[in-house]
Amino acid sequence: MSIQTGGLLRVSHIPLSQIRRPIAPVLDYQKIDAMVSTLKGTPQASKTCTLEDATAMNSELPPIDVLCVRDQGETYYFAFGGCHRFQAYDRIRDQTGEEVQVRCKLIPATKSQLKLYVGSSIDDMFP
Ligand SMILES: Nc1ncnc2c1ncn2[C@@H]1O[C@H](COP(=O)(O)OP(=O)(O)OP(=O)(O)O)[C@@H](O)[C@H]1O
Repeated sequence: MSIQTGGLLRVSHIPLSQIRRPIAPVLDYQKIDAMVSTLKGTPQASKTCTLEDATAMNSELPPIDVLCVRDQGETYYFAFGGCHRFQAYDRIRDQTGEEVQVRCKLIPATKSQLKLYVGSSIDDMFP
């Protein structure tokens, strides 16, 4: 999704607890460690990020593309990428015991568009 949304959408901050992540990630724990260091203000390089880039992020990570679906007056958030950044945010939440705001680019989507990603599981996703 980033190729399409790069530079197009505004960055929003959405509470981590409100973002659903339907697909189980395959993880590189060294990358997560480096991202956690960046979020804590001590930038660290990883396989996908030079120390220079991590330092330029200034204690932030690039925003994650999040689908935003409106249904019966409520807004629901779904993410299919950003698995390592989410794990880094998860870890910060676990360490602080507090809600964490996730930097996101919100992509408005319909339920039918979401169904393309989750198939029949869509029936479990809305009340
Ligand atoms: N240690 C780090 N500090 C700051 N930024 C980082 C760090 N490691 C990676 N990034 C940046 O975070 C972005 C996402 O990295 P990457 O694709 O490896 O992880 P991801 O969160 O699992 O995302 P996706 O699932 O979409 O691939 C990239 O722009 C990368 O440059």
